[in-house]
Amino acid sequence: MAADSLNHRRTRIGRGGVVPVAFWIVGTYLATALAAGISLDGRTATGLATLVFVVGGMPHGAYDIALLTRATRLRHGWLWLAVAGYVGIAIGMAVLWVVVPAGGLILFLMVAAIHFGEDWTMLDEPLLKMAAGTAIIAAAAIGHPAQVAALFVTMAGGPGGAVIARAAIAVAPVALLVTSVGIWVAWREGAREWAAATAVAIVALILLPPVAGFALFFVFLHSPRHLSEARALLDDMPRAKWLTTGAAMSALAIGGWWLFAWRIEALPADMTAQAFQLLAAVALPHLLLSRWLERRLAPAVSGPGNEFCVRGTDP
Ligand SMILES: CC1=C(/C=C/C(C)=C/C=C/C(C)=C/C=O)C(C)(C)CCC1
Ligand SMILES: [Fe+2]
Repeated sequence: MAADSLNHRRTRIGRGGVVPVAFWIVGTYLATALAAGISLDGRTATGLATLVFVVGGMPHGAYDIALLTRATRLRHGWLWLAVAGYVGIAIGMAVLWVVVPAGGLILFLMVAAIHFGEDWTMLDEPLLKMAAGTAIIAAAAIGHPAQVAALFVTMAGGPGGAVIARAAIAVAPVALLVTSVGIWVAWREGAREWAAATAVAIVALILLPPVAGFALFFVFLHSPRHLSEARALLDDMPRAKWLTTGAAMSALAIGGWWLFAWRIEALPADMTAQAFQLLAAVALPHLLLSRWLERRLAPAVSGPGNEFCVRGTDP
């Protein structure tokens, strides 16, 4: 095998996503429940799935500030300014839900498509990444059009939500077709478990009620990838501090939203719709920061190996 072909493969190995065994266990459990006809979209099941995606998913953004501190040599004042910017963007997104909720929903879905696409580190083609991110939303929309439209209408505060749900259905065939190519490329590149798990997650999003399908993808596939990457970058953080940071930052975000939403009647009464709105508020600065960090650390990432080698290469 030619030397540069070997190098080529080496850069790909390690770019596969992390798939925890819990994904397969919970996936099997949900498939069994579906086959047995157990309701997964009643009030209790939806409430439980909401709790799972908020409590289980929130910690994956909890290390953003620690990563920001680590990756930069910002002096104290500038660091505080960066933190204020992060919180300011989250508050801006929360206010958007009150002022222009339909605009908030469109921005949320666009941010999600980009952000979920970033999980596909083994793909180089931006179009394949973007399609794979979009497929998560599109799969739920074609699988359960009425439920997704109802949630979107609640979040958008009006019939605009139904139009957005129809748009998601319209792009679904293309997004899913292109994603099947992405899955095939990921498989060929050696990220086989990731390819299989994302295929399962997409089928689950089509078949399962949308909130249950989303909780499976978000908590057991998307978040673990972020968490393991953050842990690798912050591997000198003591375990106790790692755990308390995760819990404290998540509690701060949930508590902050709760305080914000407390007396605002324009926000939906539905807990699941609000939980998605909270996700949007934290996802926007999370996406912007991760892009900024990536660019800042880009020279360190370009070496052979994987993205984890950025540690200790502060500019
Ligand atoms: C609202 C809603 C959906 C979209 C959820 C999105 C878009 C979540 C994005 C989360 C992000 C970006 C988290 C970042 O870490 C689904 C799945 C179509 C199901 C129906 C209701
Ligand atoms: Fe995320």
